Amino acid sequence: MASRQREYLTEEDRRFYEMTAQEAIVIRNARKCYTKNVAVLDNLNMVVSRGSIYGLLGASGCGKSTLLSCVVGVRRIDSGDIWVLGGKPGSKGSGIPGPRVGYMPQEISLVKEFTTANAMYYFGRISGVEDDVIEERLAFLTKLLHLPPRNTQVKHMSGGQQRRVSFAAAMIHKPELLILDEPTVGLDPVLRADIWDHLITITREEDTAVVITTHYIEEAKQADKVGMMRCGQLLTESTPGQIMTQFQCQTLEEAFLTLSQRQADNQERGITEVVSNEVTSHNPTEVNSMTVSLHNGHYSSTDNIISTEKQQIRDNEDIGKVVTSKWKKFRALLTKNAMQLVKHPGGVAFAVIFPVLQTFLFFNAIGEDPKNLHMAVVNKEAGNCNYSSIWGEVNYYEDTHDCDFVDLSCRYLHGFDDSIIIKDYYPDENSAVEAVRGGKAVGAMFFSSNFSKALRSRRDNGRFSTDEELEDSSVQISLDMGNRQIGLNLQKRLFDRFFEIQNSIMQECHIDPRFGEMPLRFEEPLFGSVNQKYSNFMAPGFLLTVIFFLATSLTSAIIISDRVEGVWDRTLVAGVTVQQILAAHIMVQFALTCIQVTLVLCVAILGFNLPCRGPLLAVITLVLMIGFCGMCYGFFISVIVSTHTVANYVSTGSFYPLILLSGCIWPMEGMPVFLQWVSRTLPTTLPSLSMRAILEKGYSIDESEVYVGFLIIGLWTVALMIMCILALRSKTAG
Ligand SMILES: Nc1ncnc2c1ncn2[C@@H]1O[C@H](COP(=O)(O)OP(=O)(O)OP(=O)(O)O)[C@@H](O)[C@H]1O
Repeated sequence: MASRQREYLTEEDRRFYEMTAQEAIVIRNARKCYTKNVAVLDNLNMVVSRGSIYGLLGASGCGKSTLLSCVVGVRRIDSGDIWVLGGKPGSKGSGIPGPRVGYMPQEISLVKEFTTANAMYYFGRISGVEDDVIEERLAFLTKLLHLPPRNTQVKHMSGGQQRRVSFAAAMIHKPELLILDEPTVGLDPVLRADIWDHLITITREEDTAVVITTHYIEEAKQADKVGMMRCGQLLTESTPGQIMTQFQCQTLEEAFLTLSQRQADNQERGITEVVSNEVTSHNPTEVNSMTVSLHNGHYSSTDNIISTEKQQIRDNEDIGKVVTSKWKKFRALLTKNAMQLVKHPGGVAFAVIFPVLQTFLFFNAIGEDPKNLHMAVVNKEAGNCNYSSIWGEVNYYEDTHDCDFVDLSCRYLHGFDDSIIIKDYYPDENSAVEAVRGGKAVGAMFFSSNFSKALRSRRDNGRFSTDEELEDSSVQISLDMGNRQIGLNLQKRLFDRFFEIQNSIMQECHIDPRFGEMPLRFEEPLFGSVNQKYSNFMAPGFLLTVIFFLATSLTSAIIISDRVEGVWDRTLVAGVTVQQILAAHIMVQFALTCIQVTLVLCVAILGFNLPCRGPLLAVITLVLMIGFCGMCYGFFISVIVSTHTVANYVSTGSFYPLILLSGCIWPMEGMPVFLQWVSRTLPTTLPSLSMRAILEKGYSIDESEVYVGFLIIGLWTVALMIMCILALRSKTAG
């Protein structure tokens, strides 16, 4: 197949592809824009040979780091070609990203909690190096680069020390290609000289190719080839000696200045010609590389056909030298994540204590009846109803079967629980109402001077009672409904007390109590109880929302931290996939979620007797699933935003809509229809109903009311995971 494809190649193409196999890096007409039509790399051509050092020089912002990130496959060019070690970065068989390349980005790109040894082991293991080899390399690199002691944490190192550890991490696995973005910045001249000596040694002895950027232009004299960049273009590419001869300069710095000036003049005159076209290369194949035209029709099919004998030998050596096991990489990722977690004991304590504290607060603060409510009472019938002396009487006369009432207002008033309703007596209606207006009481209650008498007349006269009798026999109540919850609660207590009195009077008057029954009769509830605590009603929604958002807030910063610290890109360059990174984070965070779920459920069920009439396993599974879903939402946030501040805005901003619409504060049935539909699609609404059905109704998972909640969480989880992976891939490909 490959040979048939080769038959279609022109002679020029054949030479080009042979060159891509021979050279470490071949770049042709590369163009990259971050913003539309503003090219950071503009028609750039470059060749880096194996076993050589390539010094990439250029002013700040000219595109060096962008170019290197495209070479290692962290970014992609918009057009043109980049071939690295015989393949296009990211294509099958190129080995890039992977352990064939060692990448030191411009930023330190190390986990701050790592020690020197941790960093070496992490980058060594994800590159597939055995632990004993890592130990040997660590000893060697410590000596070469004067690394800080193995147990020093990165965050406690000086800038120069961090840079050296970062440099060592790029070399730990002896890659074939070293991409170094300003490794020597901030280092002392002796160390810089040592580093250059080492680079020269590995290029000569191990055939390693090195691309190094530096702002110390003169140190690049030691490179085999120097490329000078300006405004996204390579102005020239040749040996340092040839460049200085060509521009008749004593130093590379002078040559660079001359070239830059020349390009600026050309631009002023509207000449877009790239100076590199004028350069005579020391290597004939390079000239070819600049002139070979691109045959798109054959190009993609040749991605995998480049495999020279030399390349094959190297690949085989690699397989023997670096056995990259997926599990080993994964273990390294898990260790890193766990270490990041453990080294923040405050964070772990927060993650464990906070949900317990919240659950504890919830069950203590919500659901108990309001107490110590002051009621302004005006009793014209019996004054202050001194408890011991005045107790309303019902006198039954056997002979006439008649019943007389005395001071029933006191019987009514004495029946309240004193810890709930505190009666404050006022002389008249106005002062009682004023007390309510002034916030001293939650309601005013007024009994007329002939309350009991009027009640008796009303009983005797029935529907022929006069207006006066009706008015005097009624307890007149004015409530402060400004606090609706308290007002309604009080209203219920006043009604309950009224029915109690009515029943006791009927009993004492020998009236069949059934006459007093309301025509509306409530049987025993089919599910739950009439006196269900409000906290038990809210508990499913509350517990699911707490677990969901805790998981969200713990994960919403993770990928951002990885990206900001630069560990993300570096890990990808070592050949770890986005899915592996995500899976390792999920595993570690999920372990924490399991602890949270266990604690929260223990506090709710064992500590506060939250009833669970259905299968407990279904409740645990549901809560774990919502934690997992919350984690995925957190990861999604950390993928789509790039700063911790915005991540906080997004997670806090989604908290309130979710809790308001979840039906745990107010039943979904009370919302406008369109909001009900929104509510139903949220990840906590139907699962809350499912959980309530398990807890209160004792339903199991085969009931539709229950499994629909599981389905919703499952769908959300899958959708969020897919969106995460897609967003990560598109970001990585940017
Ligand atoms: N992610 C990005 N989004 C948008 N613009 C970017 C991004 N990264 C870099 N740039 C822009 O691209 C240009 C080249 O940046 P790059 O970091 O590649 O330059 P550099 O030559 O490495 O600079 P220095 O020597 O200062 O590190 C700069 O103008 C920079 O502002």
